[in-house]
Amino acid sequence: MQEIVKVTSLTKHFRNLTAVSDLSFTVHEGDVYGFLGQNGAGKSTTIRMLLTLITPTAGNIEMFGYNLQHDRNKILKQVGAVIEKPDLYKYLSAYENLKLFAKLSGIKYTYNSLMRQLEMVGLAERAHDKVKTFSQGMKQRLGIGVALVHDPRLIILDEPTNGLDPQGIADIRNLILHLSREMKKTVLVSSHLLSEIEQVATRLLIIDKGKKLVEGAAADLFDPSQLIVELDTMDNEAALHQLQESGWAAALQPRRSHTLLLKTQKAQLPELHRWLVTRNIDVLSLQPRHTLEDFFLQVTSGKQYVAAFTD
Ligand SMILES: Nc1ncnc2c1ncn2[C@@H]1O[C@H](COP(=O)(O)OP(=O)(O)OP(=O)(O)O)[C@@H](O)[C@H]1O
Repeated sequence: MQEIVKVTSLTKHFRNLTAVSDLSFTVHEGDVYGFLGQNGAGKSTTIRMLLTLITPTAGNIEMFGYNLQHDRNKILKQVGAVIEKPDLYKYLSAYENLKLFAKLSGIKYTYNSLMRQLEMVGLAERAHDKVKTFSQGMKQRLGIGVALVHDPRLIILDEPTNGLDPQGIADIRNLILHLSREMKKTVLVSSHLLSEIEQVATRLLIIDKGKKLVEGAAADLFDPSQLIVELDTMDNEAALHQLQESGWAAALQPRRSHTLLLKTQKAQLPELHRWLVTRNIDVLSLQPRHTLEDFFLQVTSGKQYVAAFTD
């Protein structure tokens, strides 16, 4: 499978601040590549470097097999991007916006071809309404339509669901799936909320303070047979001691009022229940958790606890 983006040891300093640090990752053709990190983690800075809006301090970027420094134009004509809020003319209609951008990119278009694009982003019925009457979600979808006007192979979306309501978020999610499955586009999408891209991403990269924490196939990162159990007892310190003595992979989660966390297999849950009863441990709550959201929270905010589980 062709490497669409290959980033090697990318670093960006802003005066004293290192926004991106020695970051390497690869996006393959056909990926919906989820780029995750909390606010300020360095996602936008990385995306801006991919789009040549800012210059890296160090490192190398290749896209479609070309070097970004030497073959900028060959690369960028195969890329469509929406970063921050899309640049749209609010006194023009959706159709007129699309037509304007089609003209600017010098591509051939017809009324029907532009209407098909609007149909794809769910705006055909509002094609001739002025953008100023659109909801945030509709503007975002039109922005994506504009980014697609030159039929790029790679679409880059920086936090596309920011500020959208649940329906708007679902629309963007469906659009990303459509771009990937039906249109065979490669998509790189950033977010600070894993829940918003866990349903679409085939691969994930999680960064924190500009550094890579994890990269891998979504299916591997989340093994459904593994569980994290949140346990609250009358005396968590004492329970932790007993659990660890008996060989359970347990730790105290520092950030959540010292709840106990256990890493275990789903099949071991009944045994855990029995064990707690036989030890007379008074359980206040026991909650199995295993969403990628939990995983994301672990790696971005609870490093102490992740370290505690390292085999
Ligand atoms: N032009 C700039 N000058 C100085 N510092 C900057 C600049 N752009 C970004 N930064 C800093 O770099 C760090 C990474 O910012 P970046 O915008 O890449 O994060 P992010 O992961 O995209 O988060 P967000 O979703 O909040 O934008 C932050 O600490 C930010 O303040």
